[in-house]
Amino acid sequence: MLRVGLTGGIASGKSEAARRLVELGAVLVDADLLAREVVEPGSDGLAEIVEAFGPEMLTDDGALDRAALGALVFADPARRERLNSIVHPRVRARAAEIVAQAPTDAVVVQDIPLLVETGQAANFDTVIVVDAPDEVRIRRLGERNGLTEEQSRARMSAQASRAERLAAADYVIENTGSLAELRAAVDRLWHEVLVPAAGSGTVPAN
Ligand SMILES: CC(C)(COP(=O)(O)OP(=O)(O)OC[C@H]1O[C@@H](n2cnc3c(N)ncnc32)[C@H](O)[C@@H]1O)[C@@H](O)C(=O)NCCC(=O)NCCS
Ligand SMILES: Nc1ncnc2c1ncn2[C@@H]1O[C@H](COP(=O)(O)OP(=O)(O)OP(=O)(O)O)[C@@H](O)[C@H]1O
Repeated sequence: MLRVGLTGGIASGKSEAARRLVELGAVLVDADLLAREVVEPGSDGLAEIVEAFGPEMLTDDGALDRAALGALVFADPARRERLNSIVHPRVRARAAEIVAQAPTDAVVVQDIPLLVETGQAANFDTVIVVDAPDEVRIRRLGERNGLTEEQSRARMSAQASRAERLAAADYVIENTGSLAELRAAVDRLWHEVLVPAAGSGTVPAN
């Protein structure tokens, strides 16, 4: 098994890169998706969030009000830390279960937005960072999530700097061109690095 950590700042293009890796044959473990699963209605994760942040964090139908919680935690590092301490251990436990079930010859890609921030780089055979300038990410966040520039910057400043992230990278994918160019860059990495490394058990120096 080759264990690949995929990370990048918010809206850098991790999910698009991950989607392509799945098309090529990777097993994907998506931390954002798991972070949603562990706070589904009825979960103990959601109960802990309500205990910590109050019932006003629930929508009328009892689901997590993500916009309300996002407004709280991206404005306040202490609250964000509290939320992370509820969600992250549960995400890691679920991720470990999924990795344990993957075939032994699989390329397992873990898409983890906060891989660098949470000191997980050493857990992977190789770390891929998807990178794009702040202005490009702010534009994408406006288009995709309807976030204002101020909201986008609040989320970006809750994350590692570009330099910190790049320092942890074995490979960097610059995602400043088209989606077709991003996919082509992922294809190259898959064929030239990941598949050979999965076969030989070693990752070449970049
Ligand atoms: C605050 C929440 C409810 C906001 O939900 P929302 O639907 O608006 O955003 P979503 O979950 O889709 O996250 C979008 C992106 O925001 C960034 N982000 C999310 N949580 C965090 C965090 N705690 N710190 C820094 N960046 C974060 C990531 O880049 C992520 O990809 C949600 O992000 C959350 O529960 N966060 C805590 C869990 C977490 O750390 N998730 C990220 C990786 S496990
Ligand atoms: N090269 C590109 N050209 C055009 N649009 C792009 C490109 N790369 C990504 N996007 C778009 O930008 C948005 C953000 O990309 P994506 O969801 O892959 O980022 P992400 O890093 O997974 O974000 P998050 O941290 O929020 O999960 C998406 O709507 C995606 O389709």
